[in-house]
Amino acid sequence: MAIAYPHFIASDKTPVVNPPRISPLPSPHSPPPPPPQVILTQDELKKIAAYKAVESVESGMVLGLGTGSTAKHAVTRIGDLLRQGKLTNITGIPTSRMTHELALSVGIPLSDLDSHPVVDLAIDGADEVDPHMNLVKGRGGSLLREKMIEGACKKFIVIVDESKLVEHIGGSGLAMPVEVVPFCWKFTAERLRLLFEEAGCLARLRRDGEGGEPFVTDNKNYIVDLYFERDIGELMVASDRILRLPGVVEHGMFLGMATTLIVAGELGVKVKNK
Ligand SMILES: O=C(CO)[C@H](O)[C@H](O)COP(=O)(O)O
Repeated sequence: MAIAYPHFIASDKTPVVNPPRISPLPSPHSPPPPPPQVILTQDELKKIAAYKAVESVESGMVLGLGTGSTAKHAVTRIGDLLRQGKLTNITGIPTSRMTHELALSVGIPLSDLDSHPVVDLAIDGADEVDPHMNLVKGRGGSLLREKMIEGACKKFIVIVDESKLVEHIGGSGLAMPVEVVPFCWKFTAERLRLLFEEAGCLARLRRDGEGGEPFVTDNKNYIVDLYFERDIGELMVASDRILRLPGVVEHGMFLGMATTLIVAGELGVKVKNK
């Protein structure tokens, strides 16, 4: 069931969202006013999902820190709670260089998988989420580190606004990222396209702006974005076929990895557990 947003709550657990406007007193003859409409921006929805996820963080945890505009809210919230002394002894494992910088700036002590091979909890956003909690990630370019860290977690909470929900992942017409080595990337991109020819696949190298230099990941690789006109079929089969191609490092399908999904939408926040 959805939990509706309170209009004005200032607690440690819930962000303040759209306080109600004060309107003139109604005349005794006028009909009762409709309930106030709360219109939240997409970023406010991301923040609500992120804050809800941070309620699961406990002192002493090793945390996977996600990347992107949704995960950013979770990282800054954890930093706030550390500063207030409400969380202690947190170790963060960042999923990108960008998150590394952000986490340091908000005072989260950091480590890595070499020192902490088991992660208690990761919180991260996603680009697409299907009804089985399979994900597409990596439109922000951090899919390899995200998959390594989130694959080492006991619990992985995915935080999204409702625009990310899809019936079939890969079917939204948006990019399905694949990280490839730079060596002969055109050859690898063409082999990826041929793998999914029947699905009307287009394979495009990601660049820094239209016609710019290739986008380079934190691991010094490139990203080939796949676009499909039709369904790609069984996701595990598609995953195996991609991973078997020499030159491919990792892809952005995160299948069966999420343990909890938090979705913030206009009607409230929904939490779904596996
Ligand atoms: O996978 C990711 C980065 O590699 C992000 O989690 C994903 O792109 C969602 O980003 P945002 O929260 O900005 O919508």
